[in-house]
Amino acid sequence: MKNSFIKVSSACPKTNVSDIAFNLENIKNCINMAHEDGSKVCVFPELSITSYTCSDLFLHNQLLKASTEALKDLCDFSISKEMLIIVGAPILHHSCLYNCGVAIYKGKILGIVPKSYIPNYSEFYEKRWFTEGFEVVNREINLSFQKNIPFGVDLLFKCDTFVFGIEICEDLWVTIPPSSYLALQGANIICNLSASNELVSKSDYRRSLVSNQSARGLCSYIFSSAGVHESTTDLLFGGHLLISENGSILKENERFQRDNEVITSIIDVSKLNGERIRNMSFRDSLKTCPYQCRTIEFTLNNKAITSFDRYIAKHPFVPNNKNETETRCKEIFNIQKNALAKRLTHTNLKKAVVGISGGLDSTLALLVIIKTFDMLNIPRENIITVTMPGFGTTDRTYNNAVSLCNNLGCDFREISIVDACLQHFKDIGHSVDIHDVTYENVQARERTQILMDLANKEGGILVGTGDLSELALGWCTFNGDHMSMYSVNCSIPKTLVRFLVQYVADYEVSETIKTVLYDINNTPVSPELLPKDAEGNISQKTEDIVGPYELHDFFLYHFMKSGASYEKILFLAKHAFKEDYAPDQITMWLDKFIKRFFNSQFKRSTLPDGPKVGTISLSPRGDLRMPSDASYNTWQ
Ligand SMILES: Nc1ncnc2c1ncn2[C@@H]1O[C@H](COP(=O)(O)OP(=O)(O)OC[C@H]2O[C@@H]([n+]3cccc(C(=O)O)c3)[C@H](O)[C@@H]2O)[C@@H](O)[C@H]1O
Ligand SMILES: Nc1ncnc2c1ncn2[C@@H]1O[C@H](COP(=O)(O)OP(=O)(O)OP(=O)(O)O)[C@@H](O)[C@H]1O
Ligand SMILES: NC(=O)CC[C@H](N)C(=O)O
Repeated sequence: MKNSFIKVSSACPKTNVSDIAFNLENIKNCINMAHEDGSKVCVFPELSITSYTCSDLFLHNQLLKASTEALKDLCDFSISKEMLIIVGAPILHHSCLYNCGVAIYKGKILGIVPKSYIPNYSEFYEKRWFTEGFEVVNREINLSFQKNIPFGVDLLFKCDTFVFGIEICEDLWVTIPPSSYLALQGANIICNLSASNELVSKSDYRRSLVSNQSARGLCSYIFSSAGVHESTTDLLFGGHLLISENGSILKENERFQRDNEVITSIIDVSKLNGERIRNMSFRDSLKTCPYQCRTIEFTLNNKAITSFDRYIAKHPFVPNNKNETETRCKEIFNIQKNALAKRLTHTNLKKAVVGISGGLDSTLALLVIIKTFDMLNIPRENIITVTMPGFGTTDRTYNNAVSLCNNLGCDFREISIVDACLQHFKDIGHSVDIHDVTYENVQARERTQILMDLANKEGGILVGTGDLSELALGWCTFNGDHMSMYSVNCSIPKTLVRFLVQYVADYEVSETIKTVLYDINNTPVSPELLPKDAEGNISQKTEDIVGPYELHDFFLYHFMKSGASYEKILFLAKHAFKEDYAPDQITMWLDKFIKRFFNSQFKRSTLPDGPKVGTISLSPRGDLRMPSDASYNTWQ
């Protein structure tokens, strides 16, 4: 795990305009705060050594000299800290003054990066003092206490798998921020030293810039802006601090703090690197970089993080913000129903056939079909719902199936598979008393045959019900429920199926249907292929056999999203589910997941069409091209 996570900080120290001793003291205080929190990187605002609002005082050698001395002091201070410190200071080079980010590590300046774009419009008039740095590459600079310091916009600071890049405030506001080139050349953590003033709603814009740049760069973005103690001659600065990763804001402060402030977050760099490997466009755009970066290597002792306080969602497929529920559910149903609608209109079919078991998947499929038919103004009687009791069908699921189909106004039919299966056992010479996989699959295949043939007879399309979790685990019968003419749930994992059914029950249906949907949600997940127990209840509970779906969905998400290693998935799962499962249980189910995932690829290779809904899909045409003969040995 050592190479995966790093704790980083963004700080806003108190400042006294042009009072370098005061500023240095507060910068040191912030470094101590970040250090105590276990942070390995601390980013400070633009020109934090002098303060941003010094104006023409920047032209005074006395200020510049004191600033250089402060950098030396900070270098000495940094010797005892296992931390990369990035502060802002004015730097004089060949009679030009640059507005710079200075990277300090263990007593030395690793490199100095000038601001590329100097804002000189509206409230900004920085060109009066500073030279733009975008053409500064391949240079070195001498300071009184250290010679040959790498200087330029072409610097990457690399330690292990963590690669840092620096840009300064306005650089993020331009059409092509220099951090784009830094990211393309390997920087996975961008540090922005900023002095961005507050105007009504400007913080929203700033937040979206930061989050957007972290998404485009497939990187983390640490943003630190100057605070309320800057000069208020014309402007107020709010000390906005943000830490973002691949489009999400991980941490943000309350602006307008009057004291020293540090925010800290854990960055998952292997996830970012994983995203990059699979993003072809990211790799292709490397060719657009106008210069080649220099890499400055250093060694940061990033011992395992002792307090892992990053939030890891247990159910990554389900929205964790209640306010998002409605929008998310509507969006998902829109994707599903419009996908099915296209297939219906293209085939000019006005009927659908679906097998209804009283289980979750077929319920969701039916809800999608209903929404589709309603949208296309096709009467619901054209939806042929079929319940097909077999050896394991319980009264509970049967009654729910009947009630659901009738109350939703569909054409409802009941076709028992018992006689057909008994005949089939005779035909293939299988004893009805041997409850093995043949016994189970005969039933699933009999049902599929009925549905397929009925679809032909009625001139309809057989809508498949299988969900993403079942596909991941191969928990379906090959050429049985695995096959259909169009599959609407193929990209919906089980945790989300449950959530969607719950949403419809809560908000969209009458009391009678609500009661049925709630009961379906509370029924143990089961294929009901084995005979009922003595009391007539479900004997074959899927989650007892394959493991909890919430764990499998968690494993699937991390395995597919960024190619997380076995060790990392285990680490994350043990953290997220520490109050729910014993560590050994999690390991056992992960082993099972990996084995089943690899062994069932052949089922996914022959998958019917169906829409991708979330970021994860297992379609053999799109998201997952994997050999059906691959060994899982490397993933144990
Ligand atoms: N790599 C490969 N390439 C080509 N073929 C391969 C293969 N690996 C196995 N096979 C063949 O495929 C067979 C295994 O596949 P399959 O015939 O499907 O059978 P199998 O996966 O063993 O059984 C299906 C399982 O899914 C469960 N199920 C069924 C229906 C619905 C649900 C549900 O809850 O939704 C669950 C059912 O309880 C049963 O345990 C092997 O016997 C072998 O012949
Ligand atoms: N008794 C049944 N009557 C009609 N169709 C059935 C029956 N049992 C299974 N099927 C069909 O086979 C599909 C696969 O069965 P499975 O048990 O996996 O799904 P489910 O019961 O809808 O959902 P869950 O897996 O969440 O219990 C069902 O969605 C349904 O279309
Ligand atoms: N200091 C800067 O470069 C600030 C410029 C930036 N456009 C802003 O408005 O916040």
